[in-house]
Amino acid sequence: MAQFARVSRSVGLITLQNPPVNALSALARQGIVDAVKRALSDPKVKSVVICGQNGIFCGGADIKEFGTNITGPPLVPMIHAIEASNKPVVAAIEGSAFGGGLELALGCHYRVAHSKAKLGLTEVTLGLLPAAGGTQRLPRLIGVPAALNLITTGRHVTAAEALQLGIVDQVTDHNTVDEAVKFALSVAGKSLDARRISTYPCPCPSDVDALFEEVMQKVRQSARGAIAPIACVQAVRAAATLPYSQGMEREQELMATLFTSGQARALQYCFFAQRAVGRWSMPSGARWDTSKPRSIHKAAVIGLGTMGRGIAVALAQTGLSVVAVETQEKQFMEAKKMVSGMMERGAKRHGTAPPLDKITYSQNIQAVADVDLVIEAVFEDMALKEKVFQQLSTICKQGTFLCTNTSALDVDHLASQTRNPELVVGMHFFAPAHVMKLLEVVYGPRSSPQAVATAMQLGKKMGKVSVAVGNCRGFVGNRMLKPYLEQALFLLEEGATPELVDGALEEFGFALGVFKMSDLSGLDVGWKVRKGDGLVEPGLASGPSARIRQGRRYSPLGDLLCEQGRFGQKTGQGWYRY
Ligand SMILES: CC/C=C/CC(=O)SCCNC(=O)CCNC(=O)[C@H](O)C(C)(C)COP(=O)(O)OP(=O)(O)OC[C@H]1O[C@@H](n2cnc3c(N)ncnc32)[C@H](O)[C@@H]1OP(=O)(O)O
Repeated sequence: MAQFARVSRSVGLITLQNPPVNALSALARQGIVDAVKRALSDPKVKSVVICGQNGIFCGGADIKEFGTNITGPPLVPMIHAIEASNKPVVAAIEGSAFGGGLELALGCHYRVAHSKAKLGLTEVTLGLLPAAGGTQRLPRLIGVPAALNLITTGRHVTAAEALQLGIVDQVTDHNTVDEAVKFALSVAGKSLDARRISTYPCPCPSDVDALFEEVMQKVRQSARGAIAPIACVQAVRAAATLPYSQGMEREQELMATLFTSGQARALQYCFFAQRAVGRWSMPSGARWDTSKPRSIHKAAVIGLGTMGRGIAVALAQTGLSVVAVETQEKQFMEAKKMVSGMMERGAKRHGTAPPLDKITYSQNIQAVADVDLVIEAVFEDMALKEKVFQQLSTICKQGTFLCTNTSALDVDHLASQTRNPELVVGMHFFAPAHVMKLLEVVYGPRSSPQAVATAMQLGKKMGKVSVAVGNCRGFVGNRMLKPYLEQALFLLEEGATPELVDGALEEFGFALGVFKMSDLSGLDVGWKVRKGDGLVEPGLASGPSARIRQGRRYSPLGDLLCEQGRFGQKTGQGWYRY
């Protein structure tokens, strides 16, 4: 799992070979240990390069091993042995160096990265902390504030940022391994005293207590119930206040608590589940690996309400040309302003230019004639959507995919309104559509595998986790949401307030409480669905008998709000006042 070769006469080249991401499995670790021993004992080898095969350095520890009886050499002594080596070791970083992969690179004496490489201590996203010395070495290398930022968020940094922070020594546009070999030749025989990060003092601000108190408060606020980010801060604090060996002990202690936690298990389940949904299939036998998507360059959004605006922003941020159509004058003017504002705020956060020129606005549906894909996001009303699909079917060029953002209506019925039902699928986003990562791709019996593959690929390009689901009322997401919303309403009837319920959910870890989320999505959408289901009847809005409908407990509170025109944020009032 790690190959050894001598190149350029005196450089020992160790290549990690564990596809697809060169994860540090037991066999890979054993391979590295053996190859390092070989390099160090070969008198012809004066310096060493460690790289990964197939353009990726290392995706970190093998997550599949977690929760099993882990065998093979442990990571920490393996990395220590590399750092302690008396021959210079250079990491050649292509593709990704994440988690244990970056910790391995930090144990090397030098790091050369390709300009397109991404680096990160991503463990926190799996409910863990960088426990192969990452919490002790990174602050010693780049300082406490920058290390805290990277370790508590798990964010990926580009090679350019890594160079600026001091994580890597050189960035190249050329062949990374060749450059690293040249680098290794140039440092052979040089003293390594100043290159072992574990021996560095940790650069510390004068008031360590105040710094960590402030950071801990911030992390508690943003991490919302997650234990790993807190443990990350505690581990970095150990780096700042204790000698390296004691810091390592603290790192191991904290990791031991996280490693078996329910949060870590859940986040790791989530990691694999998000990848598993990419391997979709349909009852017809069509599959992700046999269905070819078509490239989408220009897309349209019909209807610029809450959802349509978010979808337009998400498409433009992906780099697509977008035609945004809204026929109602007032909504059109308002939407243009809102969409620009959303893009400007997003660009400011990412330090980029807002892609304002990617969107053209129109009040005429004819403007979508030449697009490759349309996402309909008009109000949740079947008659209205039928009309839009009939129009789209005649206006759009041959082969345009017609997608609906409906959250509950029959996608197959909408397909039947068009000349080419095989081009119709649901693309159901969740509010706010430019932020939320979940996307349901809804196929009906007539949707073509290519339409599904194209929507799935477009979703991935937009940074979404796309899930292919069958066509049924509420699909999967809203079927899961229904009992959650119901129970929240019952809590109100039993004496809680919306603030209390939302507060408990947010404390638990939800980004938004259920009532804030409902106000954001718009209360009228659910009202319309409940009316369609025969649950909302005039004269039934109050009194005890009103609380049993269709044989089940029912709360009419949401209906009462809607009767007063309180549809949520968009009307200035919903569960809350805005
Ligand atoms: C002692 C404990 C120490 C822990 C320290 C750690 O190192 S924890 C692990 C830290 N590593 C990460 O967080 C990286 C996770 N991986 C990724 O972010 C991405 O996979 C990638 C490396 C950026 C590659 O992305 P890409 O989009 O190219 O591919 P996929 O994400 O689809 O992955 C391809 C398959 O590889 C599997 N896989 C990825 N990383 C790991 C891993 N670290 N261990 C095991 N398997 C991994 C992934 O599951 C995919 O396979 P599927 O069969 O499709 O699931």
